[in-house]
Amino acid sequence: MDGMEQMGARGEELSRAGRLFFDRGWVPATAGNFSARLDARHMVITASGRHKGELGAGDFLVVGLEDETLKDVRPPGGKPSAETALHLRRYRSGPDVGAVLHTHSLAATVLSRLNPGGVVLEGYEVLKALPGVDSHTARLEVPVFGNDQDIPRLAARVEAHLSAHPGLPGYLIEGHGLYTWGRSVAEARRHVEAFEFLLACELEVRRLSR
Ligand SMILES: CSC[C@@H](O)[C@@H](O)C(=O)COP(=O)(O)O
Ligand SMILES: [Zn+2]
Repeated sequence: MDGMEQMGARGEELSRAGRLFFDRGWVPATAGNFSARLDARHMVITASGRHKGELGAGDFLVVGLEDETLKDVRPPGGKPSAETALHLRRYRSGPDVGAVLHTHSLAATVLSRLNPGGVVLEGYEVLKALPGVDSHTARLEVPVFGNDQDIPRLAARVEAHLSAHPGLPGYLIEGHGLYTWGRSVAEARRHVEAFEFLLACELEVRRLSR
């Protein structure tokens, strides 16, 4: 596959994920952003402000992974997601990161506000859809980072934590949403589906046990 075909194929996969997430209520308004690795030096990412349930070929940009200043953007002058730095830093952490997906569900938004110290998920069979988990008895502590409009600063805080806790499959931003990733778009999408289900269960359990 050449570069253009590769970009088209990844864009298609990300658009399909966007439709699914919008239908589930996980990317309201224009919330959320999605990206996939194209090669060792580039990713494709959603343009800023696009409706994630209605993505088409014109809603993606190619961004150089090493370029902090976002000069290496194709087509030049395009405006990649406002949260591009959170994606770039994930890809730079290693070649196993092939796709990064971000959602804004009600459960992620509310639970991250109620638990700024981290959300504990345990006792759920669906935890096994996440990497490194082989039993419902596992205890997954999902970190919650304070929201920050300075995205490069937020990304630096996130990556410092993730490098000290290797293997974490995702994190929350307080009052904002979920970030997770995978080796491929399909794998990252599975992680979104698992997290969103687990967070919805957790919210419901807490509501019913009040
Ligand atoms: C529409 S509110 C959500 C945004 O502020 C942001 O958090 C978000 O997820 C989408 O930003 P975007 O620049 O479209 O990638
Ligand atoms: Zn967001």
